[in-house]
Amino acid sequence: MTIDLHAETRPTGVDAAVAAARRVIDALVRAGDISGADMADVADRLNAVADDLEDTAPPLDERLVDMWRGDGNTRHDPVTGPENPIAPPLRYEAVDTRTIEATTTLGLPHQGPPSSVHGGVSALLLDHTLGVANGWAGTSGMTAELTLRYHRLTPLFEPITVAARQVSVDGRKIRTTGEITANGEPCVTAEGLFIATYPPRPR
Ligand SMILES: CCCCCCCCCC(=O)SCCNC(=O)CCNC(=O)[C@H](O)C(C)(C)COP(=O)(O)OP(=O)(O)OC[C@H]1O[C@@H](n2cnc3c(N)ncnc32)[C@H](O)[C@@H]1OP(=O)(O)O
Repeated sequence: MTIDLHAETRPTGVDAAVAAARRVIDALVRAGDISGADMADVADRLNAVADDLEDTAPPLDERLVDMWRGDGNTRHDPVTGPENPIAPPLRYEAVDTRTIEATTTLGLPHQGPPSSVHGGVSALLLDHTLGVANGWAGTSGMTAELTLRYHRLTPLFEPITVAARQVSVDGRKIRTTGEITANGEPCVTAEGLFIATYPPRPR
């Protein structure tokens, strides 16, 4: 079964609100307490938005069923999801039948070392990208092992490419590799063992 590599971002609905929330997250981290903003007022206004959303949200089990309808997690996952404000978001393209890649630029919300991507964020991007590469290649699974090597700092504020390739399928064991590169140089490389299975979708 071929999977969709990315969900289209819609200009309206929750996607538009999520895009605004990403701007807010970025702007807050950028501003800190040395900005000229009235942060008490900012907090009041953001809490008013959250109050409104919480008051009108569906029951959790109903939303979970809704999330896992149709093309599954591509709309809400924390790496590519247009419905998820913590997703950068990545937008995958096929390189070949087993390989995918996405190019993005990360900013201050994802900082670890100075002006560099947090190692846990790199792990998130690679885990997910390896997982989607498996789906693209035709055999999906759950991450059982993920081994990362951090070769050099991964820069913020400039394009980085996250790529993954399914290497082999042996019974239920799927082996997948990936890397994050900047300016063509490897920053992080990954080797993953996935086990072919997936939890049932909420119904
Ligand atoms: C198209 C969709 C795209 C979606 C992309 C999303 C990507 C997101 C990726 C994730 O984040 S997944 C979430 C993180 N992973 C987990 O939470 C997994 C938690 N662990 C489990 O659920 C189970 O341990 C697991 C499914 C991995 C394996 O349990 P099973 O009961 O299905 O497997 P089993 O114990 O029967 O082992 C099957 C084989 O795998 C081997 N195996 C299992 N876990 C292993 C491990 N950790 N290391 C090495 N080998 C392992 C095991 O030895 C055995 O080998 P043999 O067949 O040779 O005997």
